[in-house]
Amino acid sequence: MITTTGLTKVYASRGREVTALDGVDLHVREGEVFGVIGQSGAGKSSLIRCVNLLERPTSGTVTVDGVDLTALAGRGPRAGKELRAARSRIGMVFQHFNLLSSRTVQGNIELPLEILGVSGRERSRKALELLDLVGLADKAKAYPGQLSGGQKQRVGIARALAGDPKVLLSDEATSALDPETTRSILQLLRDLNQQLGLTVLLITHEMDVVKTICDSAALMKRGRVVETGTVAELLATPGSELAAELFPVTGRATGPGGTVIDVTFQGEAAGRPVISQLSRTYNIDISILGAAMDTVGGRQIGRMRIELPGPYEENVVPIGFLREQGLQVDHVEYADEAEPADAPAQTPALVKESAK
Ligand SMILES: Nc1ncnc2c1ncn2[C@@H]1O[C@H](COP(=O)(O)OP(=O)(O)OP(=O)(O)O)[C@@H](O)[C@H]1O
Repeated sequence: MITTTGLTKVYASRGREVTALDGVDLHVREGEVFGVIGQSGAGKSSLIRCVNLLERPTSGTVTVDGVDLTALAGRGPRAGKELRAARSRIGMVFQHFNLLSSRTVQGNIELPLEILGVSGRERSRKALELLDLVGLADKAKAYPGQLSGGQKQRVGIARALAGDPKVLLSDEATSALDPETTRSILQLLRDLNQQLGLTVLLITHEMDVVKTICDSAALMKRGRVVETGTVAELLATPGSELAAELFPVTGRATGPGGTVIDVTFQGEAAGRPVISQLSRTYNIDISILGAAMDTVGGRQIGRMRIELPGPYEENVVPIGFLREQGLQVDHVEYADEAEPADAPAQTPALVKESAK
């Protein structure tokens, strides 16, 4: 639904150039909620603004629903009209809502329809229908100043949906909201995604947002996408930074000489008694150092850090057994193998099995 290829954005600022996007390739599938996460300055805002051509990319292409927006942008006045039409099919939700304080809630939602030349009667019908959809049917005549932050964002979402978009872009939509309101807005976005088949591309600096509603995610650093995939793929990628942050598991080795592994259970594998099977099959004692179950992107996931007796080389067969059960296994090596209890719990290096 959304594809960017080699997307680059260079700003000229006070005589020097700032590369905000450095060749971003993004692929967002139809009907998914895709989260782009990164620290301040990573280029998230530039990316989302380039996707709907609020900002013109320096180079690269942006295709939304089969239309190459970058090609439309470059071609004279007629193309300008086409670009506006294509843009009206992309809804945008902002961190600070961007509502007009002088207009009622209904008037705010009708604004994009006015610009599209929709008749008064139809505008009103559509606005009231959208207000109902976002749970604010009784606020049509209220002014933004009379609403809570969460209600304002619901109005912002209703307005974004006025042009019947297939794509919704969300620029830190919940960053200005408290945790409970954040949850309700994320739930609304998830409901709209499912009810309307809406594709959602959101940017955020909060891992919880990704964890709560995203099917797929990308991690941005210094203008580049450094990791991307579905949540399931990321969790199955050894050493994935996103996976470790989405689903941290901690726990220290009981002493030197053992093998510490992180085992990730997803889907059907989450329900099987694999650890007791492992223990019985190989007659080994297993220490559970840490464990957590959670729902990530709507999927039940479990992660467990366990210790097997003896060095890694002696545990190749039991580890192979776990992998045969469809489990993800990451070998955890501590910075100082001789004194694992002193190693920081959060920062053991995960060793890719392929490198072994
Ligand atoms: N209009 C601009 N002119 C010059 N430099 C800019 C402009 N907009 C962004 N930048 C620079 O581009 C880089 C990426 O900024 P961007 O706002 O896209 O990052 P971000 O990940 O969204 O950060 P934040 O979460 O703080 O908004 C930063 O170094 C920023 O200073």
